[in-house]
Order: sequence, then C-alpha cells, then structure tokens
Amino acid sequence: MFPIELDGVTKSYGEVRALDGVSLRVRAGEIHGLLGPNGAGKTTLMRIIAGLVPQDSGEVFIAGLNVRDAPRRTRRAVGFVPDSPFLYRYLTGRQYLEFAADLWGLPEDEKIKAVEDGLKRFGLADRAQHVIGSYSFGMRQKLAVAGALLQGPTVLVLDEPLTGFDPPSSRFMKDFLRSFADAGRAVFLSTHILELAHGLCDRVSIISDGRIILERETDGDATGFERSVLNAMDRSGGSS
Ligand SMILES: Nc1ncnc2c1ncn2[C@@H]1O[C@H](COP(=O)(O)OP(=O)(O)OP(=O)(O)O)[C@@H](O)[C@H]1O
Repeated sequence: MFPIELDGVTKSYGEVRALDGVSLRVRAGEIHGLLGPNGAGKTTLMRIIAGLVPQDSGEVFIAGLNVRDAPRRTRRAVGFVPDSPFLYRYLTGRQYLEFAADLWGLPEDEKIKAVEDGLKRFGLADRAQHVIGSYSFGMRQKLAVAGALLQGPTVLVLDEPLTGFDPPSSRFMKDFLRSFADAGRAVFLSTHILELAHGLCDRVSIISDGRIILERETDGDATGFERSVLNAMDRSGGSS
C-alpha cells in the first residue's frame, strides 16, 4: 500500500487540460519531489491529492483509500501547505492553530496538546501570543506547516516550500521533513530548485503539459541529476 497512488488522473479547466493521465506512486518513508515548468500542472495535482479539487477521471488513493469512496478520511490523512498560505494576520499564532484545530473538530484535550506541540516543534512558543502580522516570513511558513499537522496526517503535501527561508530555517525544515518521512509517512513537494530536489528528495517526478515525463531516484551526483532533468524538460519542450 502506498501513501499516495494516482492512476490515470485527468483534469481540465474549460479548454485547458491541466493534467493528462497522471499515474504515480509515493512510497512510505519517501520525500518525493514534483518538478516542472510553470503551468505544467503541479499545483493542480497537489490540490487533487489534498482533496481540494476533484479530478475529472482516474483514481487517487491515499494510504490505500480511494478519495472518491472516503473523501473525509483521505482529506484528513493529508496535510497541505499551499505556496502562499492564508494566515489571519490579526490572530496570534496560538489562536490561528486553535482555529485550524477547531476546523478539524479536534476534541479540546487533543486540540490543546496538538497546538502546544506545534508551537514548540517549530520554535514559535515564545511568540505564540503575538499577532501573525508581526511574524517574519519564515515564522509564518513554519506556522502554516504546524497548522497542516494538527489533525495528524500521514502525508504532507507542500507547494514550493523552503523558498525564501534563511539558511538555519531551511535546514530546520529539511530536517523536519526528513524526520516526518522517516517515520513511515510520506512527503510530496513541488519545487523549481533542482539543488533542493537533489539534496532533499529520494525520488522526483517531472511533469510537463500535464504529463509525467520522467520519474527517477535522486542518487548519483548533482550534475548528472540536473542534466537528466533538464534534458527531459527540453525534450518535452518546457523550461523551468
Ligand atoms: N482555476 C483555474 N482555472 C483555469 N485554468 C487554470 C486554473 N488553475 C490552473 N489553471 C491552468 O492549468 C494549467 C496548470 O496550472 P497549475 O497551476 O496546476 O501549474 P503549475 O505547474 O503549478 O504552475 P506554476 O509552476 O506556475 O505554479 C495552467 O495552464 C493554468 O493556467
């Protein structure tokens, strides 16, 4: 059983075919990167996995459950962090997490524990009483990830994480994502940064014009990896 499995997924917006028969599997313990040019379909694919947008055809399974048959359970099993998370700037960090926990319907005792754990894990406890509007970019991103973990997902999906982080925060988030995956869960993230994909991900899928054009491990040296990704994009007519 795979944490994420897609079989022949298609999605169109009017005349635009955003996804054209996407099949892929993300294994337990894996950080899987999704690379591709602008407009290739990455965000659409992530939103479908997160249960925010329905596919037109094809099947999506989360931890073996078909999202059509078990929409609530599969949505709960996925923590999703969009590229520009919406955070209420007049709420404090703690209030935001409490609000997000309420949306998941966490019982009071679980909510308190999940919120405090999130604040501590992401180094936000000292600023929990301050409004989000006063947070740095990195703190806001960490808060968004903490919010995506409240309901205890087994899969974390992140649209272009780690862009704009300073080096210590970037190191912290990479270590966090590694430990999340190492616990038998899975991370699926999109990025335009090839060095990041090579250094952090175990495998990558390259998407172009709504189709997966290459899937590969990130073993081997960075130059060879970069060459094979760029060659695949060149052959498909895209550029990142
Ligand atoms: N809500 C929408 N309505 C109409 N077209 C859309 C919508 N969302 C995405 N598209 C189109 O679907 C295609 C795939 O878009 P998507 O945002 O999934 O790509 P992406 O790979 O995430 O791009 P980027 O790297 O620029 O973020 C594009 O042609 C885009 O214009």
